[in-house]
Amino acid sequence: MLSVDGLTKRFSGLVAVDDASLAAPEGRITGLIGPNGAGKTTLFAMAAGFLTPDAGTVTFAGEDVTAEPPHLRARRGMARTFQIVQPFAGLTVRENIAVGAHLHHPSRAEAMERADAIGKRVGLAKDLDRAAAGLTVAGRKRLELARALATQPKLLLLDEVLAGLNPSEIRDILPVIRAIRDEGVTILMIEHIMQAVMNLCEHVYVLAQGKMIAEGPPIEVSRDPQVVEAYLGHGAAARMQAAGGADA
Ligand SMILES: Nc1ncnc2c1ncn2[C@@H]1O[C@H](COP(=O)(O)OP(=O)(O)OP(=O)(O)O)[C@@H](O)[C@H]1O
Repeated sequence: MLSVDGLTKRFSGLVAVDDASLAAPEGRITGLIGPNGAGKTTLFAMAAGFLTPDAGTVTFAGEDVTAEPPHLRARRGMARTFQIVQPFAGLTVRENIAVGAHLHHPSRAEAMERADAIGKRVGLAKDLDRAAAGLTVAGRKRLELARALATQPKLLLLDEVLAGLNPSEIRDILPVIRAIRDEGVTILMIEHIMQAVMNLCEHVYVLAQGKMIAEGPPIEVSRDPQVVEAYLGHGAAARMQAAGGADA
C-alpha cells in the first residue's frame, strides 16, 4: 500500500532521516519504532507530504506521490494522526469528526451522519454531543482516530496514539485499532509502548539516528543485538524483552 525508498531529510547540518526504506503492505499493521530523535516523525511527515524529502521516493497504492501535497494524498486515501492532539475546541465531538468526513461528504447532514457512525466505531457514542475540549486524554486519542477515519482512509499513519494512556486505557483501545485493520484499513504506526507493538504489529522497522537498522517480526527484532544497542540507556531493550514474553 505504502512504500518509501531511500528517503533522506536534512535539517541544516543534521541528517534526520538517512536513506531509509520501508513498506506497509495492504491489510497489515506495520510498526515503526526507535529511540527518541531517531527520525520517525520526520519519516512520517515525508510519507504524508508535510515535508519534502531531499532524496528518495514515496509510493502509495502503486503511484509515485513524492511531489504531491498532503491534501492530494488525503484524497487518495492517506490519513495521519498527530502526536499532539488538537481538537477544534469550540466544536462538539461529532462536529470534530465531521470535519474529516467533509473530504468525501460535502453536505453537512451527510458528514454529521458519517461522524455518528465513526464515533460509535471508536467508542465515543456517548460523547458525541460533548464539547471536544472536555474529553479526557483517552477520549482525545479516540477522537484523533475518528477524525482520521472520517476521511475514509486506505492507509492510516498513527503517530503514538497510545502515548499518555494508562494500561487499562491501552487495553481498551487495542481492539479498536485491530478492528480498523480488520475492516481493510492498512496501518503504519509509530509507537513507543512495546507491549502494544508486540500485540498489534506483524512486522516492525527500527530507525536509529535516521537509519533503518532492523526489520522483522517484533519478537525477532527485539532480540536483535543492534536494536538492543540502539536502545541502551533508554531502558527500552528490557521493556521489549518483557513485552515479548507477555501473552499476546
Ligand atoms: N523542523 C526541524 N528542524 C530541525 N531539526 C529537526 C526538525 N524536525 C526534527 N528535527 C530533528 O531531527 C531529528 C529527528 O526528529 P524526529 O522528531 O523525526 O524523531 P522521532 O524519532 O520522531 O523522535 P520522538 O520519538 O522523540 O518523537 C531530531 O534530532 C530532531 O531534533
